[in-house]
Amino acid sequence: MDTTSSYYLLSKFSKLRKKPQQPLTDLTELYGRIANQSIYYLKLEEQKDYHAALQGWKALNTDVMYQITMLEREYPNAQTYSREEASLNTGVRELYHRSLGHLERLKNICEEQSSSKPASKPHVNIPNSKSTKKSDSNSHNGYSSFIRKPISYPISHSIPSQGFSTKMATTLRDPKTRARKGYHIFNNYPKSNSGNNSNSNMHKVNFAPSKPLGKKSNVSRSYHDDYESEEKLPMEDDENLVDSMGNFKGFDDDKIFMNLTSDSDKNSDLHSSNSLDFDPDELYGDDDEDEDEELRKINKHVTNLSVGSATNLPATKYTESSSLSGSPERYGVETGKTSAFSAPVKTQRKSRSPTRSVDSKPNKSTSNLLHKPHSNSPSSSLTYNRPQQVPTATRKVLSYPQSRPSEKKGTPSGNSGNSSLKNPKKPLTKKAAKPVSNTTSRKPITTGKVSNKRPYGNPSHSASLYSTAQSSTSSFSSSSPGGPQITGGSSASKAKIDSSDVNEGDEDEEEKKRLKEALEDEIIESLHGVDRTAAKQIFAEIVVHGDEVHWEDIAGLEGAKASLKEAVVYPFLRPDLFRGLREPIRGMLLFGPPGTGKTMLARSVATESHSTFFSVSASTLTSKYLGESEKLVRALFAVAKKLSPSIIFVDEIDSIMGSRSNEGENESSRRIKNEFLVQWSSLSSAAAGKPNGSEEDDERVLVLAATNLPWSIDEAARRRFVRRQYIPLPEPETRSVQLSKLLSHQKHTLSDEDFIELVELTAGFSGSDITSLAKDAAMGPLRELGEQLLLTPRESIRSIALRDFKSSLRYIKPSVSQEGLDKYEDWAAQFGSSGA
Ligand SMILES: Nc1ncnc2c1ncn2[C@@H]1O[C@H](COP(=O)(O)OP(=O)(O)OP(=O)(O)O)[C@@H](O)[C@H]1O
Repeated sequence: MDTTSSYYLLSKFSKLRKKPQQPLTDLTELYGRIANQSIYYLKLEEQKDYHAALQGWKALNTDVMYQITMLEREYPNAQTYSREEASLNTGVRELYHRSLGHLERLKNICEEQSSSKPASKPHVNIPNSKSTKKSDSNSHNGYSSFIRKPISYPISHSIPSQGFSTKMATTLRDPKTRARKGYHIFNNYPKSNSGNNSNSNMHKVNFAPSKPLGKKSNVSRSYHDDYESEEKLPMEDDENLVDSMGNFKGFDDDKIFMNLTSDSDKNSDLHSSNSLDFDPDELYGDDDEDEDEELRKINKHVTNLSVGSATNLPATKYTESSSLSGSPERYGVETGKTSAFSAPVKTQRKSRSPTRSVDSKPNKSTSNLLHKPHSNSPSSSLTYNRPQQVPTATRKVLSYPQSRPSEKKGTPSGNSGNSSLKNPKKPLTKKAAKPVSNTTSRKPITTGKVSNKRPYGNPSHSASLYSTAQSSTSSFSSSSPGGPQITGGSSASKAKIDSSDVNEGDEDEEEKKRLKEALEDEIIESLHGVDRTAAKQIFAEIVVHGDEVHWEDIAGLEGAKASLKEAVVYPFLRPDLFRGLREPIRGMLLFGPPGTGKTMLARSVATESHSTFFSVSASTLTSKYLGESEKLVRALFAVAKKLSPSIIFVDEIDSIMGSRSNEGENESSRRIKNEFLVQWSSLSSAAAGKPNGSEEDDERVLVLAATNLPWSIDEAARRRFVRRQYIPLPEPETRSVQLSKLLSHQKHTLSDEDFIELVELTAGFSGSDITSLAKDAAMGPLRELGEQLLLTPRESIRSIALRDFKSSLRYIKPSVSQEGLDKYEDWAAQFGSSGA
């Protein structure tokens, strides 16, 4: 590859990678959009227009799920979110989860309606009934609703064809242009429609939302345009316009709404040549190659989702005004976040042309892809089915030969490939990827009918998606060096900037994401009696990906490691040996002073036992909505069982499982605790008395918890922690090992004697104190340089010496007091087992 093209690709790569973190605007916009659309669909429901509302919810869910994915991709570092961003992020997810609930409800209503009116004909004209039928038959094979229930939208009969300009027609007819602009998603239409009748072809593409609705929309006139001329929106600074309920004064909700609902005739304005004469080049300019590329990728992604469009989805401008109608709380939208509805932020960022209304500018990433019809006429939408895409991709990736970390390390290896996965007809078995070939075989699962027990077939794919055990260097690496590495979140940062791999890498990323979502949906679909929304939240917030810790990363603590191996790792790796009386324990507690490596140990257990790791804290389980926390707890255990072997790690368990006698405890935490205890009990198989147990008992889920306050744990919970492992302050040898590990990659002049002296000087330090000390000492040589630091070459900086440690020791002190230690020792003697 010549240097010019390498340079081009490199700069493109860095552009894509180094986008500044500015999620606030996007999150604000997304939040506002979901909120507004939610209100609108709820209104539709109120008006008993269930079908339209259902379509709307479907489209909204698909759109939002996609937007969230894109946001995560664009701003991968969620830890750096500001408070406002983090709360918006949570808000978006909450609204999304609610919308899933609404969707479910509407589905039920519609189903009930259709069953009570069997003779009623569908009001849509489905052009490709064959494919629709096919997708219907797929609806029982366990794919998620996103995959298996493609939304069929009829080809419009109401869009006046004369409204299309020649320019538009040319753009759409030319397959090359379509492909370049990313319109290839519409290739799914039957050939007959794409032939000589250019108008019918155009009917399939509804660009209306992409086009500013402004000029001819009554709604826009009634609200937006009035203010647009002054370049100021009502919510921008005029508080007087908002009443105490958060509603806007001076707007007659019903009138606005009536404008929209009763003016369906006038909506033909929306279909006028102006509104449909949309040329992306005109709007965005033709030179934006990067975004073209982005668009192409986005389309690729969207093609593989079953994209729905809302029959009655309000156009952007309307949604802004619709947010004004009715109190947000009424629809479960938090008023505290109404600022998110405000348009000005959008105005600043998205505006490219001062003459255009930014509000009505399409969101390029989606609006022309998730083509939302603007008309109230149910027929003015399009059909788009691509039900087979995700399953196919799933199978494709699943057929990669597996190489588990255990193979590398010489532990018994499992089946390195699963031919059955290559053939969708063949049963998918979980056994295939077990690290040890088990004498008792698991029941195969056919793709035709999903077993309740293991709907996702091969655990290796779930493991590679969800388990910390699957390292980015091991998963799939044998078959595809630059290829799919499901976990190892930092693969992007690790990747060498090899220009030829850039596009491939990005596509892999998308493929992985899509696969992951598809699998999550499959799993959720197969969980009975579990709240879908809660299960989604578990996947989104609690399942930990990547960031592996291995035994050798932890200095010392040999006793604790041995105990964990016996209690968890071996039983998880050799379930056939650990049955009946030898069944593995379901609860283990790590307790001790802060910073002694409890969390590290838990993570390494998950890595070494190839388990799915669920990291739970009080904050992740607590919801301010009544009953939601219990649903989360139930979903947590259900998903953990499904993805077993699993480790549910609860850090600071005392904050969830505090003593129930505590009078200050509130009702909500009491309910979480009770639900947790109930679910936890359900893990015990009661197989201890049976001769060999059964393979049912192999569903291994361990609750592993850590605490600095073991004495405040509720007694019922304490009983369930069959092992209570004390993790004390590091012994001298452990300190020595840890110090040498920390210095192993640094230039230093410490001799063996120096190490001995240092170990003595750090008596009473915890593991994290030692890490802090070493970090501070490593700064010594740089501190000495003062301002010269900026000019000194790296190799001229002197090595770290004992004196640096000594000077750091002047202000870095042990964090645990002697009295504190005595308390731990006492509790360990009474309830725990020691194991340094
Ligand atoms: N045995 C150890 N080996 C290597 N590093 C250690 C060890 N113990 C502690 N550390 C260091 O201390 C840091 C904190 O460890 P960790 O979070 O596991 O402690 P913890 O016991 O869970 O603390 P807390 O109780 O406060 O949550 C680690 O990131 C690591 O740098």
